[in-house]
Amino acid sequence: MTRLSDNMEKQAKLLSTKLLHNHRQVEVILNRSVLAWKVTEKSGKRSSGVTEGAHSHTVQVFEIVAVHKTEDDDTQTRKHQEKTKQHSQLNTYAFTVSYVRRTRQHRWRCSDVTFHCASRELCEQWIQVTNEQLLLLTNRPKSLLVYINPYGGKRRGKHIYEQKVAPMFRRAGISADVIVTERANHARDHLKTEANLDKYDGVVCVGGDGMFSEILHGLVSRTQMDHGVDQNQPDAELVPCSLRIGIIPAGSTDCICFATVGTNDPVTSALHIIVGDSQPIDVCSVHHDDIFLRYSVSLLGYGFYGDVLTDSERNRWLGPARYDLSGVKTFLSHNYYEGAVSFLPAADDSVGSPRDKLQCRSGCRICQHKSPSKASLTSEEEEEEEKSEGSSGWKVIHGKFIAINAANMSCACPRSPKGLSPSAHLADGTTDLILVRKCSRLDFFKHLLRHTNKDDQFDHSFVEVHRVRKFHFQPRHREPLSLEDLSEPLKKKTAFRPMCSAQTTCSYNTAHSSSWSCDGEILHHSAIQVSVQCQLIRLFARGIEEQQQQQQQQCVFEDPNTLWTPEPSTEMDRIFSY
Ligand SMILES: Nc1ncnc2c1ncn2[C@@H]1O[C@H](COP(=O)(O)OP(=O)(O)OP(=O)(O)O)[C@@H](O)[C@H]1O
Ligand SMILES: CCCCCCCCCCCCC/C=C/[C@@H](O)[C@H](CO)NC(=O)CCCCC
Ligand SMILES: [Ca+2]
Repeated sequence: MTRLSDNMEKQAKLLSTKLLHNHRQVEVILNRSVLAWKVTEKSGKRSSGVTEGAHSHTVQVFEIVAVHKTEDDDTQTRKHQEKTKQHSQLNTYAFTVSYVRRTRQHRWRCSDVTFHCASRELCEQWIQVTNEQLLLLTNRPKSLLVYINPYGGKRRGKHIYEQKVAPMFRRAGISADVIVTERANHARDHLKTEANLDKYDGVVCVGGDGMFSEILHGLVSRTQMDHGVDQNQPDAELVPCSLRIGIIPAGSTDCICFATVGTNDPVTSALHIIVGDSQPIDVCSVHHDDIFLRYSVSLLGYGFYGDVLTDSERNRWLGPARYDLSGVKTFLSHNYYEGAVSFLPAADDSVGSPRDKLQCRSGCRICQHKSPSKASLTSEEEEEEEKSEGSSGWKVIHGKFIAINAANMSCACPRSPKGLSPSAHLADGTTDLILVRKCSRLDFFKHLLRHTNKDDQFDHSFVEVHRVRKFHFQPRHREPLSLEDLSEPLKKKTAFRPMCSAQTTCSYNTAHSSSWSCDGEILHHSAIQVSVQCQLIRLFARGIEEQQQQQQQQCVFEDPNTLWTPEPSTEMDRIFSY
């Protein structure tokens, strides 16, 4: 017996009525978990009255967007009234349920189904009881703070929000305060110091990965300030953010949206926000000595990706195509960089390995066993952590590298559908450290090409990959320091320090050092210390759904009690027979 069957037997029907839908009589039932309907009327064309499966439908209550009275001037209703004269007493009272429908490639759409009732009272009862069930879904946001970058990607952020997203929020009864940004870092600064966050259930950004990064920095910094945590301490235990973040993709790469939802489609993202999905995400904190530099959730890339980003900034006017041009230029220049990478491998076996081909998907078992707080690690995990830190489980690799990449999530995006590290996890407290050593141009090309097809990009003698909790990078050549580039605390620190010391080589040669790309922002230091903060934030997402999950209407990440895979025909039998 499936878990759904168990659920169904425990759950009484809240409503069960014969109504009209698409000129046919249907039996409609609502219980705490599903709204279901099936045709009960004999059709002239069919020999048997009821066809199981093909004519029955189930919608999970937690995927209902809204229910409302169907307006009298609704075209569908009028057409329906003209056609179904034999049911004239049923025509005037109708209600429409809007719900999530899955389409191709992880895209969701909002579909409507309209039912016609015999009386006003029955119609109102359906609307009221369905709304009561929706009100029980306390994970749904009611009030959102929305930031729109009008210049991100192809500059369509405002249009996308107004045309596609705002009407859906209105339909779902969500109120939104909208701020169209007027400058870079407007959203970050507003969140950090001004916004009254008590008013909201979530923050939404309309833009690309750069805009998401602003929201991330604003919200994480604000949370640490509110709790008196010093972000400059690399070992500080950061406080997880209570507000979830929604991403309406309208940027150039949209990697974070793509890797957490499976598509960069604004309507799909809006629906994940409306149904109140929740996906915890690891955040890497990046420090230079004891100075906080930035947070990263997707890619920290030195060498190849750092150089692509640096070059692409000069061609912002080209829009998303700037990455293609800079990608080709950087590939042709074929630079490599010397340095030492030290890292703390993830010690416990429960995190798997970057080459185990176990992809992080909705309800991922590896991520579900982790938690944002160290306090809730199991005693074995705690022992492992202490052992590895205490006995200095750190490893050091010196070498010449074309690229050093830390993928905290798969980094899947339209350019690379499986991403830089296809098996990286969204919320396991680790990042996949990929070292690409100096090799021929042809070999590097083969490696890059494998990001676009099914072949294993790690299966090269010059590539190694490690799942780590922390890592440091020290370039062989000392990096130049320009005081203009530095933050205030760092200027003070640097002012008392010799620019050249006996141990370091001060000769600056552009060919000797690259920059880090940190989620698409350039860092001004090559020597960095990185630490993964497990599940520091949560997104309005549920991870990428498996094909099977998509077909069978799977459940949310947060509630393991609803993690079941229904068997469609059995499910319908039980719903209607109970
Ligand atoms: N009003 C504004 N004017 C100028 N820049 C802005 C404004 N609002 C936000 N920004 C900045 O624009 C940058 C790019 O934004 P966004 O990520 O939305 O688009 P993008 O084209 O995808 O860029 P990226 O490739 O960096 O992700 C962000 O770093 C953000 O700080
Ligand atoms: C032979 C052809 C081979 C082509 C190989 C393509 C491989 C593409 C991998 C793309 C990985 C993107 C990782 C995402 C990084 C984001 O945090 C960041 C911010 O948006 N984007 C970039 O830095 C922009 C980075 C753009 C890189 C091109
Ligand atoms: Ca991770």
